[in-house]
Amino acid sequence: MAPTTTPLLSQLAEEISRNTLSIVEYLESNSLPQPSFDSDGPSHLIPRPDEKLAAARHALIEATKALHALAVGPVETTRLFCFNELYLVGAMQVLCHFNVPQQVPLRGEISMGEVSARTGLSEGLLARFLRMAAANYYFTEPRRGFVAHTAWSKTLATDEKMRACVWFRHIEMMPAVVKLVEAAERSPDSAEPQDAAFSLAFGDTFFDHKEKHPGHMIKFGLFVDAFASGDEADTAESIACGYPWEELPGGSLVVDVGGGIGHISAAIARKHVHLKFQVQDFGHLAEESSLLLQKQGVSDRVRFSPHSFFDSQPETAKGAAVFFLRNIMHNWSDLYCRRILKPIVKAMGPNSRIVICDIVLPEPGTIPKTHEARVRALDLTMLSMFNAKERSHEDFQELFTSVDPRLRITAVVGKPKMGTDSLIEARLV
Ligand SMILES: C[S@@+](CC[C@H](N)C(=O)[O-])C[C@H]1O[C@@H](n2cnc3c(N)ncnc32)[C@H](O)[C@@H]1O
Repeated sequence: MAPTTTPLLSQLAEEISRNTLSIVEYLESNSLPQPSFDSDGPSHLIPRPDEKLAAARHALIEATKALHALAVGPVETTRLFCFNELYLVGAMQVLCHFNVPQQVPLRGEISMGEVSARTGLSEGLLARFLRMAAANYYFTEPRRGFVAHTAWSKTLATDEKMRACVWFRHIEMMPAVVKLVEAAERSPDSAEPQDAAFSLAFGDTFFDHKEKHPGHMIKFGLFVDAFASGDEADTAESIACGYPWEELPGGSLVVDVGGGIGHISAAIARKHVHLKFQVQDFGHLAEESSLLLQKQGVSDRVRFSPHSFFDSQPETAKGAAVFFLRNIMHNWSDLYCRRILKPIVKAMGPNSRIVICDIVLPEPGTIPKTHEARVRALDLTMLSMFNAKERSHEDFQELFTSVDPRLRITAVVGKPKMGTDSLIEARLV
């Protein structure tokens, strides 16, 4: 008799049922609210889940994604490819542009006519965009012609960072994604940011475009903040705890290369009071950096130093214990990464190390699909924006070897201490 195997659909349904039960029981036993679409529903399924619960939630997401794909089927999936998502992005962009989320009361309902009058968006269009959003859990129409919040749309009403996420996908990335074919035809494998899809769409490289549109830079900053503080967070806190900073001798200098206004250095400095920091970035960030460092009470140990990372390291940074680069390498092709790393290697002393905070790409197909989709999307974001990329362990080692054959990866800190990003330590050995 042929062996009986449980159909995949049933296996997935069983997995969904088992993990759902664990989560429901946890919420009940901790008197936490059960998830709901209501406007007063919780904004996160489980606030700060422990490792076991996080695993149950991930398994649930993974199994529901697979079950959904099987239920829709191959032809139907392709026939309706991104049909919903495309117009959802459009609808959300219009609704956010006209400040619709902020006009809907956090509790109760309001007529669409009233929202139209307050926002200047025609009532007919408002209704069409709202109904598209409502079909995707953003807003609800409790009775015809009236609108109320769900827990989903409420995030847009109460948090400008959430609105910046909608703005970034639509205004910045959509035009760039449309140019990917042209970029692949015109200059495949180009290492130059000016050949990237973003530059083709906007006529300027990403950072040049930002400099000319300060308003976009502010929204981009809000988006980055929101993106970096999700469930897979690589917060300043996780970086401050993830690396053995405490093992560095007292008075050691950490150079935060391309460190922005120094928020990561400040977080590490607060936790590790025996360390000093030099934050290097463009001079126009000096004032904002000084305000932040004072506010955080670390300005005696964290100094901002205007410096381009393509230039030789200043004398004050030579022999530093750590050259730290967070989310720098993934913005640049190997050609430019070599130009960034060479002056650092020249400035390293016998005990110096480089610590990079970036994604380490997994081997294809070795992690759950939802995680893999996220890191592949990040990789393609880097391609679209800069002609840059995320790198695997092997890619990092090859890059280091091409800069100096002595530069070896000596440690990698990944999950569970870190989220999507890892800390990659390299030394001259
Ligand atoms: C993605 S942000 C990362 C900032 C910071 N490391 C963090 O993790 O928040 C990239 C940073 O590189 C800086 N940058 C770009 N080109 C640079 C250059 N040539 N020299 C120094 N910094 C540069 C930008 O100003 C920006 O602060």
